[in-house]
Amino acid sequence: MRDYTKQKAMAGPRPVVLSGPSGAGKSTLLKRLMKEYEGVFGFSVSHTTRDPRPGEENGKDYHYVSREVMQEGIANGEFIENAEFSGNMYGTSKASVEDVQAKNLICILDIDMQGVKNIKKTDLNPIYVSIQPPSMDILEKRLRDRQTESDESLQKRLDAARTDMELSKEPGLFDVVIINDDLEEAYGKLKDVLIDEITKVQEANKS
Ligand SMILES: Nc1ncnc2c1ncn2[C@@H]1O[C@H](COP(=O)(O)OP(=O)(O)OP(=O)(O)O)[C@@H](O)[C@H]1O
Ligand SMILES: Nc1nc2c(ncn2[C@@H]2O[C@H](COP(=O)(O)O)[C@@H](O)[C@H]2O)c(=O)[nH]1
Repeated sequence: MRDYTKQKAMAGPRPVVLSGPSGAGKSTLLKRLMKEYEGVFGFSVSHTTRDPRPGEENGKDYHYVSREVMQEGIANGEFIENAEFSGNMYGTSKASVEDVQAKNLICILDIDMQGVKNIKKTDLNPIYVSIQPPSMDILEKRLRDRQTESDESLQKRLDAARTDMELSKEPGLFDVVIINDDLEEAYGKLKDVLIDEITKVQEANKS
């Protein structure tokens, strides 16, 4: 298996890292992108120890595993990066990225700030995009309205969001920071950032 910490990423479209606070709108934007550009993007399916939400599918949204299985995988060097977020473990396996890259698709990683910092130490060379909410109040409302969190996990996510919003201002950390206020506008900005890579894959698909 390729070692991303030592080897150059294989030629092909550049992966995309989407990061930003929980509830900022990353999944909403990436699902839209994958629907509009079918056959262009592939989602890197992360592993997590959190429980599936209603409607989520094992192997599609996440690989849902126990803490023991996850720790074993990490110890065996199966993960490019991993992090503890809001009381659960999350991680990007080498296989999840390789599966997408083998199909010559743009690999999308939806990861938190710790993941961004760890991916920066590798040779994956993605385009780094931060999706930010317009304000903490709006973020809290979106997370509450989503009805996926307990009071405890909501508070943990809001605490992590404050840190994320501060860190995302670090110059050079992200190629672009998009404020997801109006969804249409945010989606338009995301497409603008990715259009060169999208076009490359579309051209390659024609030949
Ligand atoms: N621009 C927007 N205006 C209003 N509501 C939005 C907007 N973007 C996303 N939402 C809503 O906010 C909620 C959070 O969005 P989403 O689940 O995409 O966030 P996320 O960043 O993927 O969160 P997590 O990291 O927890 O998975 C969802 O209910 C979504 O429908
Ligand atoms: N470092 C990583 N962060 C990840 C990964 N997969 C998801 N995430 C981030 O976790 C939070 C919470 O996600 P949720 O689905 O429980 O709401 C969010 O910020 C994701 O971006 C991963 O593999 N590595």
